[in-house]
Amino acid sequence: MLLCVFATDKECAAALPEMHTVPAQGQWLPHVRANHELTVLITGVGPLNAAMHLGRCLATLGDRPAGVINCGLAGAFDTTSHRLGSLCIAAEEINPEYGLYTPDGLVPDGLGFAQYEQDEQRVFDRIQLEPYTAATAMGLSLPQGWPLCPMLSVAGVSGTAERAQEMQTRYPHAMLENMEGFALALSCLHESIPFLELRSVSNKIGSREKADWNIVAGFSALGRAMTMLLEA
Ligand SMILES: O=C(O)c1cccc(C(=O)CC[C@H]2O[C@@H](n3cnc4c(=O)[nH]cnc43)[C@H](O)[C@@H]2O)c1
Repeated sequence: MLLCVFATDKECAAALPEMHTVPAQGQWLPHVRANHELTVLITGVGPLNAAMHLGRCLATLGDRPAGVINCGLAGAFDTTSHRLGSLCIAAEEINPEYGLYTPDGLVPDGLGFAQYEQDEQRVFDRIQLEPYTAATAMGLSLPQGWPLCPMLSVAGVSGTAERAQEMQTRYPHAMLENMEGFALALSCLHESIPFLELRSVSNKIGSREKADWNIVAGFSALGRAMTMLLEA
């Protein structure tokens, strides 16, 4: 069984339009798509909802999932290289709000408490993901042409050009911003469950201009993504 996690019912309905009933927030339902047994969970928006409801779901389900797939919208710093309606696979999840604020800025390991610690691996604000390995463990193969992108996960969305610029300066290699990915990736790391995150670009980060948003294209891309992933 694969656990498909969405923040909102709209993302779920766009990705799996054949589902007759979409779960309510904090709920999950079984579903079958192209011989893949799925459990579909809606967490609600943001990292706290994501971690809490994934944790509840994993603790309650009888079956341990072969993997967790997170599918949702995201903002892009550069909508020329990552166009509205395009798809990205998360290669890294970054939690830019974790650590100790000092006169020199935020220091991720400034408190000394890792968010995850096992053998040599200590996670403060970054998780390196292994999407190809995760897909294989889930019996899936990732289509060619989906770019691998480092992503920021925030509780407070970058809503101004200044905030977007600040994030780009702090994390120049980050390409997309979302709200749930890091929390879900961290939960899966703690439980040793393969994790795969697919995001479609719905907007330019930091802009509230209508021209910099295309939610409809973002939703359509989620539908294409699930078809390519589950029916390949
Ligand atoms: O359904 C709608 O019409 C609608 C209108 C505006 C926004 C939404 C969302 O679902 C967006 C929140 C959701 O998507 C991720 N997201 C998208 N863009 C960004 C961003 O620029 N920065 C951070 N997160 C973003 C996020 O993961 C939320 O879960 C729907």
